[in-house]
Amino acid sequence: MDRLIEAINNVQNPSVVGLDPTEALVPPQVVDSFADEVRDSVDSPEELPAAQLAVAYFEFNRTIIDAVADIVPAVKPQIAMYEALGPAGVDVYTMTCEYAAQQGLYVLGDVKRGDIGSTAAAYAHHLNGVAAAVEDGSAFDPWHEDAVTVNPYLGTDGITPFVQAATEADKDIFVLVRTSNPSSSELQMLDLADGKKVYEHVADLVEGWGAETIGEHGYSRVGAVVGATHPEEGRALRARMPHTFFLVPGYGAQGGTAQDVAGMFDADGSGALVNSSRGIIGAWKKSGKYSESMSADEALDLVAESARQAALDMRDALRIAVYR
Ligand SMILES: O=C(O)c1cc(=O)[nH]c(=O)n1[C@@H]1O[C@H](COP(=O)(O)O)[C@@H](O)[C@H]1O
Repeated sequence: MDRLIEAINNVQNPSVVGLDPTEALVPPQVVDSFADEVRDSVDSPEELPAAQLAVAYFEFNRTIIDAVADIVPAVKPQIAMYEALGPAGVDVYTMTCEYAAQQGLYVLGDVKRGDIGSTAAAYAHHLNGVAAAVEDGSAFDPWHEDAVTVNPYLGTDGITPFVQAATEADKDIFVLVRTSNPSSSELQMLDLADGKKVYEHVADLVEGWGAETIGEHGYSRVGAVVGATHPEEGRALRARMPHTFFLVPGYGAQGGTAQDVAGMFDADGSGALVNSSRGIIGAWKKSGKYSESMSADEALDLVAESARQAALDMRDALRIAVYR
């Protein structure tokens, strides 16, 4: 987590831009502008819509990355949005991760994996790459992620392979603890016989899973996902998990505010990274400046300008709430 913390400190901004493109979030003229280019590259006409959207997603992402790379420390591409397009989408996921890393950003791959130990070890290659493929023993890293999100429902043997891979590759994981969604309470708020809630028990496990990997800044490689929509539990978790860095999604589109997340930071204003996806990448739609008559380039300029402004507004709101 040291690299992430240093990246946050460099820009004085504890926020991450979520790269979660959907068809509705990309201006239609941008998608249309790739029709001819893609038509020649697909094997059958049925592949055309997915292939065209995939290319448009990459152009959209690159525009946003270029617009925010100097003001945010990190991006979080959500793999579901790319998998929805099939292999062409997955390619664009990896290209997006690679491009963001080349721009100096910490890349948090939101892949939410979790399985039995042997399968978790295979998923963990997201972090430590494919060592055997390269003769000199160095790993081939096709994913270009600095961290991934992990689901803890399978318990310790589903997590250990990720911690090992993260340690080997000097990377991190973020484990779901108290998620932002409305139904999360169905499981996470249940009472256990010892008086703890389920999410508190998971929190204690996460603090334990990271105990051997604490870095120079006092945080381990094993972070926790804590929703911005749960300010009180987030504040209590901050005290309960002194060595665990938080990824805090749910800001903006899900209703979380800078005030809501303030308690999830430590006394030094560190310890958390707040995500906004739709609030930033969809800001162009709310700008009041979009028109269907714009060219693809004009629409992308608006995407860039609006995303940058939304990221600056989020940064400034967090600075006021957190770095008091
Ligand atoms: O792990 C996550 O990032 C995550 C956990 C959680 O509890 N809630 C949550 O919204 N997320 C992700 O964070 C992003 C939130 O997107 P917006 O609501 O558009 O800002 C999506 O990629 C979600 O999958």
